[in-house]
Amino acid sequence: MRASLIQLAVADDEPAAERRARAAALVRAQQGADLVVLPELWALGGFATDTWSAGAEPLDGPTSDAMSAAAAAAGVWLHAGSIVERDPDGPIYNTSLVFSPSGELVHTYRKIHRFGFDSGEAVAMGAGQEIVTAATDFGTLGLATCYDLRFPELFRALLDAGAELLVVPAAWPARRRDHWSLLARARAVEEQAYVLACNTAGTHAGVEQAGYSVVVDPWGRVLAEAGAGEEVLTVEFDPAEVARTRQEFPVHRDRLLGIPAPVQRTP
Ligand SMILES: O=C(O)CCC(=O)C(=O)O
Repeated sequence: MRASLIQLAVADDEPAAERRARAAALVRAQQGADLVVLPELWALGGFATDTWSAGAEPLDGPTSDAMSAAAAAAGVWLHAGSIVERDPDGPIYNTSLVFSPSGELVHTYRKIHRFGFDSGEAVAMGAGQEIVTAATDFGTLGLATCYDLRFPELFRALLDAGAELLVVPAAWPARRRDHWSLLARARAVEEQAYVLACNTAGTHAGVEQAGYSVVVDPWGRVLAEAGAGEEVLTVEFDPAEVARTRQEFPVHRDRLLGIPAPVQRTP
């Protein structure tokens, strides 16, 4: 299969509508790919918290419309990264959108782990409550977003739900680029799954983004890695490698499903 990760640059001086049109054109240009991936919150900016309330949109809003049309025009599965979702009955969410090659919105995932500790997303957004996998022609996608990458238990739950390709859109800052690259490989090795991690480039809201989107195979080998700037990272690989790796090196068979309780020792 062929996957294209669109490592979009997000800058404060580009209006969301223009970036939406630019992203849609880049998706259309990926005709021939099986899967196209965009980063997290690319329309408004993952750190542009001041814009989120006014720019939040419903699941059938402008980003969704543009991405649906682009997926259908290119005939690709599209993980369109995430939007600031306006839920009419609740808070805003960081919600990922997956479109089928006919342009239908088939899956959504609300980011579970919100970044920012006592500020930013952690305060402004609601937390997702559901593990989401998406069955496609080439295997089952497991959905996670940015900061989620730091929580291995989420990825273990995705494994148990059948995930074979872990797709992680992000707005990961340059300051912690080493963590990004290390954790993407760690999740691939742990779950014996492909990791397709699509980051943002550029600087917005004063936060320089790392770029360095990466595709890792189930053995932990980096198949392709982007640089720091905007680029489309295209890679071909065999999804059947997941089953082969799990069969040849069946480490999951040795999981202790009931971890023994810690022993309390008195000195
Ligand atoms: O965990 C990190 O270092 C970055 C996370 C982040 O930027 C996010 O989730 O938006």
